[in-house]
Amino acid sequence: MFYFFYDFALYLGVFVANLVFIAVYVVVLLLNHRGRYSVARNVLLGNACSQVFVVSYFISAGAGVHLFYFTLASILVFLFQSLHVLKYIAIMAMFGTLYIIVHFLFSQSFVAEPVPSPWVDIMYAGSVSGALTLLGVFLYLFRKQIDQAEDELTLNNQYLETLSNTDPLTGLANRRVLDDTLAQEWARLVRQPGAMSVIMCDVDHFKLFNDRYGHDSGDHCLQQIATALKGVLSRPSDLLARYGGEEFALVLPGTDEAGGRYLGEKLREAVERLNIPHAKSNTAACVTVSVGVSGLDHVSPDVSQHGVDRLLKCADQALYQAKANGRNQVVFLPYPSAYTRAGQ
Ligand SMILES: Nc1nc2c(ncn2[C@@H]2O[C@H](COP(=O)(O)OP(=O)(O)OP(=O)(O)O)[C@@H](O)[C@H]2O)c(=O)[nH]1
Repeated sequence: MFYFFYDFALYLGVFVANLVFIAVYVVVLLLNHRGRYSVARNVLLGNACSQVFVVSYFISAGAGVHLFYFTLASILVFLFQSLHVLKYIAIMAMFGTLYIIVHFLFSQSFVAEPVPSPWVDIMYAGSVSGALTLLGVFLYLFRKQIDQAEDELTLNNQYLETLSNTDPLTGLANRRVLDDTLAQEWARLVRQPGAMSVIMCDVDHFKLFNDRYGHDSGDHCLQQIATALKGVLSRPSDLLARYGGEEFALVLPGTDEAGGRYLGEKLREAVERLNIPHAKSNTAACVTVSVGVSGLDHVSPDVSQHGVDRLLKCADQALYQAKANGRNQVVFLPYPSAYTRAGQ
């Protein structure tokens, strides 16, 4: 605008040069629009570098146009994020060198179309503001990109963690989580003595169910049972996991023997209430589960050294007895009395 109103004939050179550079920016936009991103960014950088150089040649470094080299450095960070550190340093050094060359080469007395004071000072102020604003915008966009990448990474990690902890068929926790939870709860109880129960739950005659109704119906049946078992639990600290094929396990911190028995019966009833027909079962007309419960009211120091595996084994033995006794029932076996406070 200055060239146009001040003395258009005098500044024709810089005016035409700027027009050419603007035309190249339009080409950059077109290339970008056509998906030729790499060519577009190279042309953009080349054009911007040349424009700063040529404009400074016409109107002198006093106008501060070469300050835009610093802005170009920030654009470079934004556009070439996977640049090797040595290349990156080399290109930064190139911008620094260009700045120094322009600064010392194009003084007021050596340029083609010098701008008089105070206009050259006004232009300098404009260049400082423009360069700083653009620098800020690009650094902000870069920061935003990093934040976005971090958010995506966190989401992906959460997704992977959920995936590795979840049984895909039922959506329940898997055996890995069960083992970890058992170990954690046991360690906590050793520090802060209290009660704990473990329940094992196995679907009766499930092989016959699969044979009679097909594998898909078997899968659906397991999903329904998982939902029913989940519905019985109300404490956030309770954990229900799929232990194996048609076997489920529960860890119930803070639940004593009586509580374990009570919950075991609730679980059995919940599955029976589903009333899923099982024509091949000689236990009942519908799908049922056998339940083994074990627990202890107090984890004393002498108990703690025997570990939580013993508790799981006890619940498994109780389940075995429930099967042997005719299925569709709950059997309780206490943690071996010699190790509990009651047995001391
Ligand atoms: N549909 C389906 N079946 C499964 C899955 N996991 C295990 N099974 C089946 O569950 C059956 C378990 O059979 P068994 O261990 O003999 O036990 P059962 O037939 O339930 O007999 P009892 O436990 O003695 O009452 C096998 O046929 C497995 O193939 C699963 O994810 N989906």
